[in-house]
Amino acid sequence: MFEFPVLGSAAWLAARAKFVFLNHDAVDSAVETWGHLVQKVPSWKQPFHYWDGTEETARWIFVLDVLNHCFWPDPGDPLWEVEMDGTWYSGYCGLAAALKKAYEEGTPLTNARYLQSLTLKDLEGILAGRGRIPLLRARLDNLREAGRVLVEKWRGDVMHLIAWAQGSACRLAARLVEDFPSFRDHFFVDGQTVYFWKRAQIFAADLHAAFEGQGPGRFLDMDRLTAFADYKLPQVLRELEILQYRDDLAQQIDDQALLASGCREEIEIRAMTLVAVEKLKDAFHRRGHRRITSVHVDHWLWSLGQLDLFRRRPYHRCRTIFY
Ligand SMILES: Nc1nc2c(c(CN[C@H]3C=C[C@H](O)[C@@H]3O)cn2[C@@H]2O[C@H](COP(=O)(O)O)[C@@H](O)[C@H]2O)c(=O)[nH]1
Repeated sequence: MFEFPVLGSAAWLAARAKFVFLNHDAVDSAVETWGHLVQKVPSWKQPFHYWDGTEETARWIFVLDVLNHCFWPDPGDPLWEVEMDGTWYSGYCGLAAALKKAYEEGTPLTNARYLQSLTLKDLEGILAGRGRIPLLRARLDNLREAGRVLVEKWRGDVMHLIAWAQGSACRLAARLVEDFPSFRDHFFVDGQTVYFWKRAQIFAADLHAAFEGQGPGRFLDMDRLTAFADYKLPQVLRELEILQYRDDLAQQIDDQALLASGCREEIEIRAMTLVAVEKLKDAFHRRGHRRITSVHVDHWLWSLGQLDLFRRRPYHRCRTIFY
């Protein structure tokens, strides 16, 4: 069995957390109150997702997940938004809409050689909208890196990497981290490595959702993936009173103060998020929903996070290319 280090490392840190606490009593009531909204498979069929049923969609999803991070503006700056067919989209949906529009207008996003030599001007055009997407320079570097590595190691086509994974989402995620530096979402704390691999794991989950478990989305170990440690899940888990922050951290977050990427507080928030999802999954299983996976719980929480009720207090702010 392929060793997947994410959850074990998160549990190790959670057991010695100083800034973040898990309130076990709130887990069951969260499932009781909101569990009915959990879906088996998140539908890919949204207006902002590209879908043509072919391998091109898999290549498009790879570009999406190279860029799938950190959409919120600096205080005082306007939210980055993209218009498509008369609707304005922000955040993740804005990114997907921008990439769908560009691809359908003929920008060869799925061509690794194009990505390798992408210019800042090209990317500004692709991501044009209201406001500016943060970390534009880093996004350019990550796309160029992705193109270069695909050309050097995978004959210019991410489909060869997907085939190499032989139906294992864990192997796919681990190889993405090995080959593509921008996916190396792990941190050293007290001499140990704590892994999250959020964009690497969400790539497998997005393929699985888009292709409904078939073809490029056919993975036999989806139940071994963890949740995706982003900034929305902790926000929802805090409103559900499952995650609790030490007072000084809570104040920083409520003041929208920036946390340094890789600081102890940030790593504890992300690690406790993964552990909390496992506790929620166990609660679903205790209620007889035995097929619920961490990815299902993740999507359930992320969807709750789109409701105003779960946006009462801000999510933690960390400028990062990882989530
Ligand atoms: N944990 C988790 N994090 C997720 C997603 C998704 C979208 N997944 C969809 C794709 C296929 C399925 O249909 C899923 O519904 C984006 N993100 C993260 O959220 C943040 C963006 O938030 P906002 O600024 O409000 O758009 C940012 O860190 C982004 O990386 C998820 O599913 N789980």
